Amino acid sequence: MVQSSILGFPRMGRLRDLKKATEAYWSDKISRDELLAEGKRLRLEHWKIQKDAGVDVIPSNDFAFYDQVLDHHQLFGTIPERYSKYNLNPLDEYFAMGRGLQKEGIDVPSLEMVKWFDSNYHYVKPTLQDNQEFKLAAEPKPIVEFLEAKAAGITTRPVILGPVSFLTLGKADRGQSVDPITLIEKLLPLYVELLSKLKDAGVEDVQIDEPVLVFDLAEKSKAAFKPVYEKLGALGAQAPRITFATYFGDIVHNIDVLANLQSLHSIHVDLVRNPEQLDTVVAALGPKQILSAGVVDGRNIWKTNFKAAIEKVENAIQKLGKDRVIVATSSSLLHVPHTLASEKALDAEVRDWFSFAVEKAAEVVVIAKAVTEGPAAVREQLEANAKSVQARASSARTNDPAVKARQAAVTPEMHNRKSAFPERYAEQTKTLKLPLFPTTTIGSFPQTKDIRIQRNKFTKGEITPEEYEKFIEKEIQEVVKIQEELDLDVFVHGEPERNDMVQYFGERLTGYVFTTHAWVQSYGSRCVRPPIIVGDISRPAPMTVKESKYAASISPKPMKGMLTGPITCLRWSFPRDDVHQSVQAQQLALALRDEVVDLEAAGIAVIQVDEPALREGLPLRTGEARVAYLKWAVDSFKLSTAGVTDGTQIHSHFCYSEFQDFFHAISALDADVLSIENSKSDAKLLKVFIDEAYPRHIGPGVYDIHSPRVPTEQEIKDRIEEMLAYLTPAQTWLNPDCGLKTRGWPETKAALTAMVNAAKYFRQKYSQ
Ligand SMILES: Nc1nc2c(c(=O)[nH]1)N[C@@H](CNc1ccc(C(=O)N[C@@H](CCC(=O)N[C@@H](CCC(=O)N[C@@H](CCC(=O)O)C(=O)O)C(=O)O)C(=O)O)cc1)CN2
Ligand code: MET
Ligand SMILES: [Zn+2]
Repeated sequence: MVQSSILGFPRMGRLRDLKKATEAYWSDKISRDELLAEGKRLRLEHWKIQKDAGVDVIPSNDFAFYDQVLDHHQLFGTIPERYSKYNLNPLDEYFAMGRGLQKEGIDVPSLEMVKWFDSNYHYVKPTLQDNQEFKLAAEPKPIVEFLEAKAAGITTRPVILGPVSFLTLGKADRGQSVDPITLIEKLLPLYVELLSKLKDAGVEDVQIDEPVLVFDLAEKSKAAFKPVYEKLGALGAQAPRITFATYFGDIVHNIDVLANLQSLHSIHVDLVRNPEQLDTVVAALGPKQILSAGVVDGRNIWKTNFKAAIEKVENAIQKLGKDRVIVATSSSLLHVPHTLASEKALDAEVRDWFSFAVEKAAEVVVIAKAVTEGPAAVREQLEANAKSVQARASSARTNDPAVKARQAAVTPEMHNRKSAFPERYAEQTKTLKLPLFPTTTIGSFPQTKDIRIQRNKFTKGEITPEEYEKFIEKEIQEVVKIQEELDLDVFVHGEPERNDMVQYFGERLTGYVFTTHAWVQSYGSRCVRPPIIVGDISRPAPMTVKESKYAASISPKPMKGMLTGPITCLRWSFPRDDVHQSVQAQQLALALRDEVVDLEAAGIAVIQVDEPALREGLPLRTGEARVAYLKWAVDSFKLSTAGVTDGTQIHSHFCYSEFQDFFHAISALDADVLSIENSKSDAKLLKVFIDEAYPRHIGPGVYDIHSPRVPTEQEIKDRIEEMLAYLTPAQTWLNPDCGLKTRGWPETKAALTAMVNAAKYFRQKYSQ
C-alpha cells in the first residue's frame, strides 16, 4: 500500500488562535498554564484533522510557540549566557531569545532572525560560541509531543531539524569566531541520544529535515553528511526509522551524498519545485530505500492537479514498486493557510481552484489511494479535480488583452532614469534641503488597536467610507505632529490605512483575489494574509495618492510617498503557477509605474519603493537561474521607478543584512537612497559599499524594530561610529531597520528620540 504523509502542519489554528494566545500571554492577560493548554489544544486539533482526513504519516514536533528552529536551541542547550543567566522559566527564556526582554531589571535583545530559505517565514538563527557545549534538554520536546499524541490515540512521526542544517543555518555569536559546522562532532552524540530516547518512547519513524542539502554547500558542510548519517544509520534497531527530508529545491548537484545515506529508511524530495530530479534520486537510492515523493505543494494554494501528480508517483512506482513510495506534501504546510472552509466571501469560481492545509491533507490521501487501488477507487474526486483544472485554464478571469498589449510595448529605455545619480542629486538638493545625516523612518508607524478596530468596522460596513477617511486623516495628522516633535527630516504618512504592505496593494489591483482568514505565520506571532494572483494585473485607479497628498499638505517637511515594489508584491502574494513569475512582475511594475508618476504629479518629491523580498526570490543555488532572476527582478524595479524626473528622489528599502552575494543587483536598481536592515549584524558587512565604491546614499538601520526593547542613545552612536568606518558622512542616512507598525508608541518615540539625538551629535562632530 502506498502511504500518504504530511511534513508539517500550520500551527496558528483556524482563527490565528495561537497568535492570540501568545500575545495575550506576553501582555499578562493569560497565565503560562493557559498558554501551554492552548498549545496543547491546537496540537491535538491539528493531529485530529490529519487523522480524520485519512493521512497515514502525521507529523509531531512541528508545533512551536515561536519558531521551530528556536525550539532546537533549547533542545540542544545552545542558549547564550546572556539569557541563561537570569534563570527564567524555560518558556520565558525561549521568548526572550525570540523577541528580547526588557522588564524588571532584565535587558536583553533578541537573537537574529532571518528568512527561512526563499520563504516569507523567519527563523531564529542558532547562535554559537567558540567553546560551545551541547546538552540535550531533560524532557526533549519531540518526545513530549509524541507521547501527547499517542495518549490521544494518534501515532505520529516526530520532525527534527538535522544536525548539518542546524549548524549550517547557524552563526557564531557576536565576538565569537567559530565556524558552526566544525562543532558537528560535539553535536552528533545528542542526536544519537535523542534518537535512542525516541525509540524507547515508542517512536517507530522520525523525520529528520536537512533542507540545506538543496544549497550549493560549502565543502565542510557537505562532507559532514557522511559521518553523521553513517553513525545515525548504524543505530539500526536502537533508533526509529529515519526519513531524511529535503525541500524547496533539488539535490541533484549533491547526489553523491545519498550514497552515504543508504542505511536510512527513506528519502524525501520536493517534486513540485523540481520534478526533474526524480530519476536521479531514484537511481541513487539504496536497494530497499523508500522514496517520499513531495507532489502536493507546501508553498502555494493551488489545488493539486491530480492527473499530473499521479503521473509523477506512478513513474516512481514503476521503478521502485508500490512498497517503496510514499505520497507526501512537498514541504511542511506551514507556508499555506489553515482551511478554505473559513472563506465565506470567496467567489465560487476561484474558490474551486484553491486548496489550503486542511484540503491538502485530503489531497495526499486521494493520490495515495489512486495509486494503491487504481483510479476507479477515487473516480469522483479525479473527475471533479479534472473539471476544476480545466475550468481554471479556460477562465476569462486569467487573461486581459489590454495588459498583454501594454507589456508588448515596453521598451528598454523605459527602465532607465533620465540622468546619472550626480545630476539627479544636484536637482534633488534644490528642493530637498536636508542636513548631513538625514533622519527618516521606513514608512509605517504603530498600527494601534484603535486603527485595526476602525478598519475592521469599515470592512464590515459599520462605519461609512467618509468616517473611515476622516479617521485616517486624523491618524496622519497625529503621526506628522509626532515627527515634527521628534525633529525628523524626511517624514512619512505612517501607513495607517494599510492592513499590510502587500495585501493593501493586492486589494487595489485587478487580477488579484483576497481572503478573509487565510493567514500564514511570518515570524513569532506575526501573520500575513497574502493576496492571491489569479489573472493579469492592472491598476484601475491610484492607490496611495490621496493619503500621501494629504500628509504632504499638512507639513512643510518633505513627505515620502510609500509603495511596495513589484517583486515584493509578487513574492508575498500567492503567485500564479500558470504564467512565469517574470511576466507577473512586469505587470505589477507597470501598475506601480503609473502610481509613481501620479505621486510625482501630486507634488511628492521623495518616493520609496520597498523591495524587502527581492533577495528572498533569489534562486537558492548560484548559477544561471540566479542571473536570470536578477535580470527580470531588477528590470521590474527599474520599470516601476524610472518614469520620474531627475528631481524626484527614489528610495528603496531592504530588510535583510545578507546583501554581499547580491550587492550588484542592489546597486543596479539605481535607487538614490537605500535603507537596509543592519543593526543586528556586524557593521563589517558594509565593507562591500567601500570596496565597490558605491556612489549613492545609504541608511543602514541603526536599531532593531522586531523587539519592543528601546536602544540607548549611546548604543546608536556606537553603531553609527562603526558604520562610518565604511560609509562617508555625505552618503549616510539614519533610520531604523524597518517599519514600526508592530511596535507600540512609547517605545517608538523613545527609540526615535535617541536616534535623532545621535544624528545631531554626529552633525555637530562632522561640521567642525
Ligand atoms: N506581507 C508581509 N510580509 C512581511 C512583512 C510585512 O510587513 N508584510 N514584514 C517582514 C516581517 N513580517 C511581518 C509579518 C506580519 C506583520 C504584522 O504586523 N502582521 C499583523 C497583521 C497585519 C494585517 O494584515 N492586519 C489587518 C487585520 C487585522 C486584524 O487582525 N483584524 C482582526 C480584527 C481587528 C481587531 O479587533 O484587532 C481580525 O481580522 O480578526 C489589518 O490591520 O486590518 C499581525 O500579525 O498582527 C509584521 C511583520 C517580512 N515579511
Ligand atoms: N514601508 C514598509 C513599512 O514601513 C516597509 C516594511 S518592509 C517589511 O512597514
Ligand atoms: Zn522592512
